[in-house]
Amino acid sequence: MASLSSLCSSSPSLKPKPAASLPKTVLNPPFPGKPTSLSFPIRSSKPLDVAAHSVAREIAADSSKSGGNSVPGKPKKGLEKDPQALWRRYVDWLYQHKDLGLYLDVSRIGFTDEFFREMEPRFQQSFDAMEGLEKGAIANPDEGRMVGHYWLRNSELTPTPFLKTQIESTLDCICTFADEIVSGKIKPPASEAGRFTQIMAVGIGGSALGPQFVAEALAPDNPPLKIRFIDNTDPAGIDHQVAQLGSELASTLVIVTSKSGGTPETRNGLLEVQKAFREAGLDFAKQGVAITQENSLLDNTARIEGWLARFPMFDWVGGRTSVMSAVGLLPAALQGIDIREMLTGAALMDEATRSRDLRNNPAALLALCWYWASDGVGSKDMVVLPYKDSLLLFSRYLQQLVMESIGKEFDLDGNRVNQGLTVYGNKGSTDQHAYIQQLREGVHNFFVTFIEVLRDRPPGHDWELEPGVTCGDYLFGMLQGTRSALYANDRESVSVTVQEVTPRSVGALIALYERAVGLYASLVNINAYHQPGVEAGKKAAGEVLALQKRVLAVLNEASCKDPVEPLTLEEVADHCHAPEDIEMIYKIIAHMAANDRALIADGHCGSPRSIKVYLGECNVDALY
Ligand SMILES: O=P(O)(O)OC[C@H]1O[C@](O)(CO)[C@@H](O)[C@@H]1O
Repeated sequence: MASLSSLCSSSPSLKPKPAASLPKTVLNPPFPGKPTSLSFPIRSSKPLDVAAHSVAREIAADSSKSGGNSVPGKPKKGLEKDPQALWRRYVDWLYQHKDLGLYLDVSRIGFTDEFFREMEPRFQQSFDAMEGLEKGAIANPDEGRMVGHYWLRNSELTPTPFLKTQIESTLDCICTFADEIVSGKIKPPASEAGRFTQIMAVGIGGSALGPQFVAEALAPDNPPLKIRFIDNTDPAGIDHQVAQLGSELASTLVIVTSKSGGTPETRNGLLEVQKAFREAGLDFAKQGVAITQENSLLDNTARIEGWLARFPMFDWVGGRTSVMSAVGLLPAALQGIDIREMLTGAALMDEATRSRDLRNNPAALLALCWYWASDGVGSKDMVVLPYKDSLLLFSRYLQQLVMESIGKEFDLDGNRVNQGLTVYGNKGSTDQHAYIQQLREGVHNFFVTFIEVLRDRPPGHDWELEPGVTCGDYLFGMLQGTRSALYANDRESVSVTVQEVTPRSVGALIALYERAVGLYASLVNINAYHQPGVEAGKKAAGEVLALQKRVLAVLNEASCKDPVEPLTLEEVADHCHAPEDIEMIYKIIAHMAANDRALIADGHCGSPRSIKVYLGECNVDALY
């Protein structure tokens, strides 16, 4: 594999680089006695949206004072109910992409002509910003980065020939490597199978969600390599994945994906898998593949240990938009998914969503609907309901794409805006028997995105389970029925329709939402391409682990005394010089005690003051 390594990892074109709160629920009454700055009716009778909209307008107006957004022309009336007027609205606004066979119906979002007119010039500014981004502007100013995921599916658009070569050579490497693995030309060294049969993908966030979604949506019933994921630092979860591989560990290709190359969960997953390889007497390096930025910790580890292959992640591709880089393409190709078709679908959608004609730009129409429905401040959640099992993970994928991009404390001018757009959902009609009851009748804090797939089954497989009706007809009926029932109760929805779930349509869906997020972010004036909030949690987690080490040192010292000196929590905290962290110290001790960590806690966990702790053994070496 030396040739692949040199092509993909040591290419001269690969330059090392330097290194929300939940939205307001507008109809919820405040808790009794809880102070609130919002003055709105505690609970209104019908029509519900009148109250919701008037409150939302207050929120929007409020936020515009602090540099936020306003919702022009939002009416204080219910949604259009006249069937003829609604049909006209449907036909007038229906977007169709002929080549992709994709439709977007925004007729069940109640935006007005006035709103559309007033938003139009603002969209022109967003189109300008998007054009700049695609030409290589530093669209992620905080991190000083270009944002280039659109180039991945049309390398002609890259601002330099250098980047074009990077993209194309990586794609060639992916295809060649996948072919050689699938055909058995590259073999696992110690497997009787004679070829790789499984993929263990280790990664988290954008380094897992895209590949997971694509696998669920597109992998054939019997893929050349089956995929499973380790996307957490949950030891039991990791054990479960490894145990399920059993003896097939010997024919497992382990793909470790991390843009930064230093994400702790991913590192832990790698270390756990490497341990499993050691215990099975297998040479991990011969089966390991890294996808990461050049010269990251992961890259250096893979290079030094001589892993089977390394593929680059680019500085200018963010984790949550990396599914069309090696991150998503390599696992997809290994599962026999046509990755060039995925790229084509995305490229076609990119082209369509560059249109400056708002009515004919599906991503802009989506952003318009989001703005209208959530008042440009995330006042309503987006419930994503694909009526197709294979699209189950789309909502999870979109959750990161939308929420990590839009959920920001500050706007680009430094105003505190606490922006966001909450996304959740699973699939229809399954969810109809779970939470759709609340959507229809309960708190009105959402709008729905239906994803409809016209083709029920591959041709030739359908049958009528009752006269004139197939199983798929039921699914169709459930979707349409739910859409109508929700609308009848003033619940707005968008519907996206594709003909089939194919690599092309999945590529198009991903590209559609990527662009919608970019345009929406620009409308609400936030940086969609950084995630400063995540860093705070990561830093705090590091501090907890550092405190745990201090706690252990203090306990070790006390446990090495003769006689052993059990300590109360207050004493541990004092000895750690961290009296303010006593609650965290209690949690650390409770966690260690539950995990057989040679720690003896006398007393009862339910009454922390009674606890006295010491270690079961003294580590003399650690004293010095
Ligand atoms: O690919 P990496 O660097 O391991 O990061 C994983 C994920 O962590 C984040 O940086 C923060 O959660 C995501 O944006 C990213 O997708």
